[in-house]
Amino acid sequence: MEKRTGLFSARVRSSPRPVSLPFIPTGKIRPGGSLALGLGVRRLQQVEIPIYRICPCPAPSLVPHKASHFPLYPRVVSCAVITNLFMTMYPLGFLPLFCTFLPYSVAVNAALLVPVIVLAVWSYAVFAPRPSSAKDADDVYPVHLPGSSLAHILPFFQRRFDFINQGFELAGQAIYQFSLLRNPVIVLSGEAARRDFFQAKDLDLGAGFRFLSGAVRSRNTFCCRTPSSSSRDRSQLTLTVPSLQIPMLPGVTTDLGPGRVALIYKRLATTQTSESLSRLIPQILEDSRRTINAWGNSGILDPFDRVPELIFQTSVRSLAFSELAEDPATVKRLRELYDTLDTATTPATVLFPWLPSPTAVRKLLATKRIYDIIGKTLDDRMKNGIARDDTPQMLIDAGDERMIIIGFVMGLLVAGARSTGTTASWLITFLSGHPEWREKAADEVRRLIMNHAAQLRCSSEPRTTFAGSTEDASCSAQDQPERQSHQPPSSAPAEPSPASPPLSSLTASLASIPLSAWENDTPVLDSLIRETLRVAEPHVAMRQYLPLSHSSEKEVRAPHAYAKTLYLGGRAIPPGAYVMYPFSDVHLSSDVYQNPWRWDPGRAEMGLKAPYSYVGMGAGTTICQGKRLATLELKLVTAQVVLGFGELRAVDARGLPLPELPRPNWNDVLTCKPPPGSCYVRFERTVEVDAL
Ligand code: HEM
Repeated sequence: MEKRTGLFSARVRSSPRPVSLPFIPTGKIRPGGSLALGLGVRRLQQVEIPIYRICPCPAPSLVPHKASHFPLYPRVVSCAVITNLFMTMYPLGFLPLFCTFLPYSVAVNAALLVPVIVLAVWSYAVFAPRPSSAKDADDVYPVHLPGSSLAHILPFFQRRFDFINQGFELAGQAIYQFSLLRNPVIVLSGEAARRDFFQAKDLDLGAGFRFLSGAVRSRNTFCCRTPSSSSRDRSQLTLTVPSLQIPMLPGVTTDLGPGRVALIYKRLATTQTSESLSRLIPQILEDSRRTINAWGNSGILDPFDRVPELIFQTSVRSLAFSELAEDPATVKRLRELYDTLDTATTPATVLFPWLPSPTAVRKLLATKRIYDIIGKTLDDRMKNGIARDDTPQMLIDAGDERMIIIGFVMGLLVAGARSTGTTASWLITFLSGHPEWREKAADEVRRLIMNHAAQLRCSSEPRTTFAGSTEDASCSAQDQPERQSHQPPSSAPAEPSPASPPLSSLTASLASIPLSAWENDTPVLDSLIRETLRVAEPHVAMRQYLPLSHSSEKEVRAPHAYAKTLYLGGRAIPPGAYVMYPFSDVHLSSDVYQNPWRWDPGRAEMGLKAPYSYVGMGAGTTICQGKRLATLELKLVTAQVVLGFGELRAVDARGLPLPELPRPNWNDVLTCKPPPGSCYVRFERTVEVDAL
């Protein structure tokens, strides 16, 4: 009989055969199965643990773990033991056991004592400050932050920006280290360390995020080593989302191996070919028009809620099934579920992923629901056999497996929507406090329309255009047959009124601008995006140093003993250590940018030649894989806002103009939002609302 411990189970992987547990004659550990109830510490030690990979997290098998991944090993075993002791085994395990050879009262005391002792030993092992070694004493290794690792956990996850900066002050050095559950985490700063960090090859982004992300943001990336990495690299590929990892469900998200992740990256590249992006332009604009229409002609909105909502819609359009994008209720539901994943990521869920706390359960349920929505949409489409003109169809036509298609949509949606939404929120907020830049951007888009909106120029009926001139507009369909045919049915432009053309007319004008112009002829929009990312992208790049090549068998068996020490900024990084580079070190440095908190897209320093002085879309060996799509989305939405709104003003909760814009909150690593209620945007349309 195989016993199940449900959520409290420790999972055993990689074993080719079941293992019998003598204490429960019928109990077994099966590969991918559960650790049986009643498993004792002594017995656990007797099992050939080293040949198995016991993974403490409820969703472990996403990552092809390596037996050589030793720093995790003691923690993993102790987690499994504690979990069983407290959650399942005790008193079912020890009490009956002790009763067999001790009087009942002694057995009760003994049964109570054992878990207390184990907990004490475990706490010491996990939380005790690392004794500084002889190595640390010389100045090659980064200096340790004082204090127990226990004291670092909450500030690291809850106020990361402050924690990192205070660390620099406490350490008095540009590079320091602290411990998270006895894992060394090294924080870098300075030009040399930055250059070394971005150029290093053995720093694994996926592994770093798996451990260090969490209440963070992710910056929002869906990351893993690129397919071009070495074979060892590829075995470590992970579907993780910087700042947000999608919980893994056995049989659902667990089986994405390196090959599949590499394929997802390949498909993401195809999604961003010029042809695919040109097809998306009118669709993104139309979705954006529909969402903006719902705001009304004038009012006050929360840019940190409504703008991400808009971007979520356009991200679903760009990356997911068109059936979903055309169903507002499902888009709303998906967004709520992804938000649940964010809020359900706490220090506890990151550090003790095996603990089935209510938030961990909520996170799992949200993942399952997202999976169900996406899986059902895919299955329905396959059943109906009706092809649609969207991104998943490209994967279906290529014959990709179900898991790849679902992984693509689930992972990239969160990667795309979160970071693009955060950037767009701040961009609109900055424009609402800087009318001069709003006007410059509007002028630039008007010029593009003037140059490219052929459909308006060849009309026989004169009308007011967004380029500010009177032109005619009757031959758009003939001029742009291909692009028009890709527009969703609801996007047919409404009849414009000469004085105040509806938003659909603006959308049609913008849709006539070719991709090449959006990408190469928008210096103002480019500088707005770049400056917004500089000031309001609270990303901390995270990696784990996993040395790649081991030649001899000895080295393969004990890579940490033989691996070369890596030097970053002149400091030694031991194999297995985690390394972080906060973007604030360069983006908010007053040595690099004068008055760095000031949002100024015209700043001369933007042309700086210092190495990696701007890393908003990644740098060196890790560049954002969704950069082209994200930038296009941002430009299209910004164009619609700067031409569609005559007034855009930052106000307080009472609707009064704000004397000063709030500062992006870098401690909020996911959204960078200012304090709730501190900033709204009052808007008024220049164009009337279309009939929906
Ligand atoms: C404004 C929006 C975005 C910003 C600011 C952004 C920023 C970044 C940054 C800074 C990195 C590097 C992370 C690091 O070095 O630690 C990154 C990586 C990545 N981003 Fe983005 N991103 C955005 C949108 C997107 C979108 C829309 C997608 C996909 C549809 C995407 C997919 C990825 C992936 C897959 C990686 C990992 C690259 C690798 O493994 O080498 N990103 N992104």
